Amino acid sequence: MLNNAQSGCHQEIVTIDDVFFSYENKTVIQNLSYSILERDFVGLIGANGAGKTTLLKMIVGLLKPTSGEIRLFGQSIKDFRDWERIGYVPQKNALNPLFPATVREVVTSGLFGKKNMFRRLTKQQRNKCDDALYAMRIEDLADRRIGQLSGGQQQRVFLARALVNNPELLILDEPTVGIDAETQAGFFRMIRHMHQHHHITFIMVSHDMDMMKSYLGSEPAQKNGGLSFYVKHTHEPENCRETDLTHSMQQLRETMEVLT
Ligand SMILES: Nc1ncnc2c1ncn2[C@@H]1O[C@H](COP(=O)(O)OP(=O)(O)OP(=O)(O)O)[C@@H](O)[C@H]1O
Repeated sequence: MLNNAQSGCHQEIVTIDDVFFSYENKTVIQNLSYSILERDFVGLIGANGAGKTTLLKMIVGLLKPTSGEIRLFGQSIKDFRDWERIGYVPQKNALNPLFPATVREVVTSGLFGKKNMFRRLTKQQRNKCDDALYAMRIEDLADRRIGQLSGGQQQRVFLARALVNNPELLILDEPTVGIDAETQAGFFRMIRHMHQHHHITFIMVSHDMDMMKSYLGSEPAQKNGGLSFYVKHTHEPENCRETDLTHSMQQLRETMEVLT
């Protein structure tokens, strides 16, 4: 684990401090401490039921630790309000093909949360939505119903939804489940590009060990119970000078051209 002293000038984006979590009488996470630094790519691996989704849900505030503390961007999660700094793509649920929302509506809902999905947009909000659609190369699907798209297309839509606020931290829970190998490889290339060329920190749960290890190395940085944390720092934590990474949807929109 990297402690504060080692993190140097790089901000701790997520700090997990001696966290325990139980569902009723079943303890899932015990005594977990881990720090995620700015621009890290953290791969979270573990067997079914190890607690990966539970941990992500705690980080996005959907579940509260039974004990211990989580801090986001240095602030206790209890006081944290800047949720637009975090994009979250939950585990895939098979969508009912009759689900009435269009791709544009789903992406736009990322601006507002669950409420008011169909409300009128300002020009600026519309532009944000267009940038996210374009960055994920799904602008031509904007008026299609999400339930009618393939699994890979739907994943791009959910990623665009998570990106619409230009987040600094992206949290992905098994984003490629149920997607064919070629589409998975393309999706991972896209994620890797976003990590390497943009100022985005990632936490990703995946069962694809080969893909994770090829990018993050074969040794976990830390293990806790059934959870293994693999990590790639964008650059050495003590190197404070590197500041040339960009962070804007506009830039992302332009550079995603290289992947098509
Ligand atoms: N709402 C709940 N109530 C009670 N137990 C739960 C609940 N959600 C999850 N669990 C249990 O907690 C444990 C951890 O679940 P979690 O979904 O975090 O695992 P996971 O590592 O994400 O698994 P998978 O790889 O299958 O997605 C499992 O044993 C699960 O059955």
